Amino acid sequence: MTELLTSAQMRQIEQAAIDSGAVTGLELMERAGAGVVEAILAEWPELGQGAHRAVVLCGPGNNGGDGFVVARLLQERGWDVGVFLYGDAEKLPPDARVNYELWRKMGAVSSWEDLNAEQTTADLFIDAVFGTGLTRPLPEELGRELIMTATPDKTTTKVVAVDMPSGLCADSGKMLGGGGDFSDLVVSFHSAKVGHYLDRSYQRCNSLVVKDIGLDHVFDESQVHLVDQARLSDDSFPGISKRKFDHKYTHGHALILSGGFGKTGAARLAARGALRIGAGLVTLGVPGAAQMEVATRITALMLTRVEDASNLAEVLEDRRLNALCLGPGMGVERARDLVPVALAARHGPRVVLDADALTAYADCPETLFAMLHANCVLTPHGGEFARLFPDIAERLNKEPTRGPAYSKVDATRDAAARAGCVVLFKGPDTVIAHPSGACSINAAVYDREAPWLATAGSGDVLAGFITGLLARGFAPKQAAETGAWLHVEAARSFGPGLVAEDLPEELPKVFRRLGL
Ligand SMILES: NC(=O)C1=CN([C@@H]2O[C@H](COP(=O)(O)OP(=O)(O)OC[C@H]3O[C@@H](n4cnc5c(N)ncnc54)[C@H](OP(=O)(O)O)[C@@H]3O)[C@@H](O)[C@H]2O)[C@@H](O)CC1
Ligand SMILES: Nc1ncnc2c1ncn2[C@@H]1O[C@H](COP(=O)(O)OP(=O)(O)O)[C@@H](O)[C@H]1O
Ligand SMILES: [K+]
Repeated sequence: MTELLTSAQMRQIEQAAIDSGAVTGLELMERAGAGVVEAILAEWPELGQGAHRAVVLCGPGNNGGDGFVVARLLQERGWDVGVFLYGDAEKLPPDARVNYELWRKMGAVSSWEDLNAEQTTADLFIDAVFGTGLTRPLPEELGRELIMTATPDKTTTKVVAVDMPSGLCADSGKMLGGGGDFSDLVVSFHSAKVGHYLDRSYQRCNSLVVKDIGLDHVFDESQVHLVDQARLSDDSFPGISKRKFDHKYTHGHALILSGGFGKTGAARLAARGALRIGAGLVTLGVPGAAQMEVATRITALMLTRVEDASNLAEVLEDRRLNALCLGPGMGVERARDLVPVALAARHGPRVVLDADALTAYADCPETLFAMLHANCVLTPHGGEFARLFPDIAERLNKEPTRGPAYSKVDATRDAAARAGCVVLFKGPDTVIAHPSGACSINAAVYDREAPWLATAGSGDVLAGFITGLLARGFAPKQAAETGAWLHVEAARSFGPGLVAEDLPEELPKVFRRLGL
């Protein structure tokens, strides 16, 4: 299982290790610097041969200290290394100061004022200006210099950020002022930071490597999980496999409510997703006018007529319908009619609300929140999120003036607490939060990019995946995490050219690869 840490959590873990006498700050800094060099040579083996030129920009704190270690280790390998310091050497914190002095025995430290494009021509450019300690926006001229120096000829210079690209907040991934323009590689320590997976971080960095520096920590619920295969293998998660003695009702019966004539595609996509992910039975609830349209286009799915609220109430007398999906292609009027009935169903089916089922309450989100219960999952994209939680979205989108900045994790946690149910906030950095504050990120970034998911209807399939898993007995947060993870896996497995219809059809391949 992978946990993502905030800078405060990281500092606490580091301090506890130092206080226990297990390690010194200086040892950690040495391991961090060595880890950076190791990661560089693993990423670009050609840099392991012969001598090259590196420029290291060091900042006024311990991130700068790591930079001095990297400079020393590269020079020991025969490299030509230029070092620049932002700030006053006299004021460096103790461990950084020791490494500054060690470097001074080997080479010069140029002042920041001497930075210019010519001096920074190099094979490798190391950004060790700020890491987890950045708490306020970079001074403007510093941001500009970083951008200038970090954008030498990309074809020849590799840019490596130590811990964080300077200027990005480690908790939110947001820019605090200007900053390094782009990093080919970010090398962090012990655990990735939450900010590595949010907002600007992954837009500005190609790859992320986390190096072990010999620290330990115990997971607590305030930490954010990265959804990965290990997470889904956790004992608390139901398996995706079907046991040989199960029958279809063991895997639940999902009801997907569709829109009217000409608007049934989205619900059909969701239904196909629910079926492929293993719901025992999936029924589409369709108004009379759209019945023919749907009937000619489905196989293995069932069809029932749901004209209006009273119809739905009758259909929901069937207690075997244990998971419902409302929203995709539904139209806001039909959503306003049907959502209250779905949420009030006496046998307590689990409910996914997406798309129009969320937009329908843009004018009165409180009405929706009053009806929601703990067995619901909301799956907004950015626009839908802003309609339901305008104040939270505004806070999230505001340019931060200090760190740690309000993040997508904070926003999704606040939204889940307000709604009283699980909220899955979509994007390449999909955040899933439970009202208790438990939170995870399903990331489609770095080596898990899935840009072909940006296609109409892919969100409808995700809603169907989650509904199918709810039908199979997954708890809401587990269903959201598992569905979102499989969604990205299916997209990556299919590859370029993906359209929404391909996602459910790709699941069997993903399942085979998982050894189901
Ligand atoms: N934790 C660990 O286990 C390990 C941590 N390690 C390394 O330490 C890094 C964290 O070090 P850190 O805490 O010293 O913070 P860092 O990022 O160097 O910046 C702080 C300095 O910047 C200054 N400053 C801040 N904002 C500013 C601004 N806008 N404009 C100008 N100045 C600004 C701030 O000044 P102050 O706010 O005090 O005035 C302070 O001087 C971490 O990322 C990792 O690389 C590893 O060595 C090994 C293990
Ligand atoms: N660039 C991207 N990388 C990874 N995932 C993406 C990207 N763009 C969109 N997605 C995912 O695709 C889905 C799109 O959902 P949504 O915006 O609701 O689309 P639609 O309403 O057309 O179905 C979400 O799960 C989102 O996380
Ligand atoms: K940095």
